[in-house]
Amino acid sequence: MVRLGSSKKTIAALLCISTVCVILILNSQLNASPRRRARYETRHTLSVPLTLNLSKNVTILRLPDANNRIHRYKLERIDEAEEDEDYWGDEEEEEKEKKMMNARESGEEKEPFMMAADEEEEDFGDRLNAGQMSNQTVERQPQPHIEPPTKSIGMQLRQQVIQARNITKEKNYLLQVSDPRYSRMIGKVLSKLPNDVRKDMTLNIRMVEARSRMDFLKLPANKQWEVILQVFASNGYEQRFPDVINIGVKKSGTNALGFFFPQHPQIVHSIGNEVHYFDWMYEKGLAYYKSRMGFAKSTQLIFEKTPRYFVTASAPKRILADLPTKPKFILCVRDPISRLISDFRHESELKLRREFKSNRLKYASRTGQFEGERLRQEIIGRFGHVNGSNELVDTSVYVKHYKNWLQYFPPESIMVVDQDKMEKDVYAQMKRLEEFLGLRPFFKPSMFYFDTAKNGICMREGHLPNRNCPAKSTPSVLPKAIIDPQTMAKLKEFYRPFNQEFSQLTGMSFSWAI
Ligand SMILES: Nc1ncnc2c1ncn2[C@@H]1O[C@H](COP(=O)(O)OS(=O)(=O)O)[C@@H](OP(=O)(O)O)[C@H]1O
Repeated sequence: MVRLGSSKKTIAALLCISTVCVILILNSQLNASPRRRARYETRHTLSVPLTLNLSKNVTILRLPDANNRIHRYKLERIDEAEEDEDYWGDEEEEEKEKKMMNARESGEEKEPFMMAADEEEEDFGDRLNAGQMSNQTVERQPQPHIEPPTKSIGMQLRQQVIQARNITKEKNYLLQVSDPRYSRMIGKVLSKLPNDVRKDMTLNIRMVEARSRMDFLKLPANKQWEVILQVFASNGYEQRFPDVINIGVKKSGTNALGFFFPQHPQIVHSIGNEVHYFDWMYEKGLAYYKSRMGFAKSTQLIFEKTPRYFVTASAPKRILADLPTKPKFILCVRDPISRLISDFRHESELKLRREFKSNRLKYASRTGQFEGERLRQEIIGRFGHVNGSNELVDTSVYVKHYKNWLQYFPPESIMVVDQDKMEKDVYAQMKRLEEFLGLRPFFKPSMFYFDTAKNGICMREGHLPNRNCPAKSTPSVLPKAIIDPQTMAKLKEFYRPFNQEFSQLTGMSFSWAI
């Protein structure tokens, strides 16, 4: 008996040791692949801290416990989208990207740092990044499909926050922090160079390359930034805190506005699509925030867009307390029920994409009714009432969040843009924005047209060659949820008083607020 007991213990101990070994081996092997770093999460508690770097989205581990019982752990990869979660690009754009990557590999590429007139600016930036990434791993390997880099959020954020604490305020954040995101940002900045800076930038980059005998993109990010900052500064450009922030609401046309409005020569977009400082990145400090702003002349205004600010209760308080400037705000709104349906689709597709990256079509068979039923289950509570605390539902209660903002900022500083009106007449809304911010007149009605292929409004005279339409924020693999009449009636009833109060407070009429 005693022998049997001790041998059981020995087996259990051996199993535990082998488990730890398996995990350590997995870790060491996977760490060899820096491009595929991702965080994994399991609903169970593992006694061994686990950081796996795997290419799979879902991994099953079978591990014994101390009593020799085998447990099945389902590990799901978490891709934390810090910034560009909303830009997925559509298939057409992916196709273009592939073509350009091939051109780069076959040496057809024209100028290494200059945008060719017939290239799409956004893609050019991504291509630079892609080139840079491939340089780090395998020399000049063709990259058939460029996926947005995955981020191991926990570790990276902690490291960045620690680094941010040591930042000297006098020196630019970009020069002090080795943040992997900055390599990506360099591509974005180089792809959108103002014309007066472009020549100078190329010259400087060529000089650096000649001096260091190295491809500029192979230099450490802070060295690249040194050159970029210096060229911008010598041409009279600087990064300042934003003058105007598009605070939301999610799924209300913020991407389209963020595409059209910065075409005005006096508006400079922040670097990248969404900054997410006052919601997700707050711990990184103001120096970080400033480093994400665009390069502007004194006659230009800096624009930032993060739709989540509107529903982040602490955001207005933080903005008021922290920013030395007094920014103005743009608030896009949309029929709350359409917004909710759109948000549901967006979130569902985001979830599917995380789980099944390349298998979009698998979901084409889902019907609108099916999605409608899924949505109903999510937003209607046990007793048949609309669940106001559900995030999808709550985001559309505009008046609640608007009142929070009014505690810190006067209504005159927030311009409300109705998506309904944007769709009918973008020009009129751009004019309103020009007046709101005191800009010189730039927009003309003839600049905008409806693109039937893209099924959206585009801009004829945009300053981006071949890129006249805003990027799709949802690929639309799933059909829009069709809500059954009973649920629709409940939603209308639920939103009616909130919509009316919002209309009263803003002094605006909305077709959905009657
Ligand atoms: N080209 C163009 N012109 C005008 N309006 C457009 C355009 N493209 C999109 N849309 C509208 O924007 C909705 C998506 O809103 P957002 O861009 O705010 O989405 S996101 O929060 O950034 O994900 C989107 O909602 P859905 O159609 O439900 O996806 C549209 O109502």
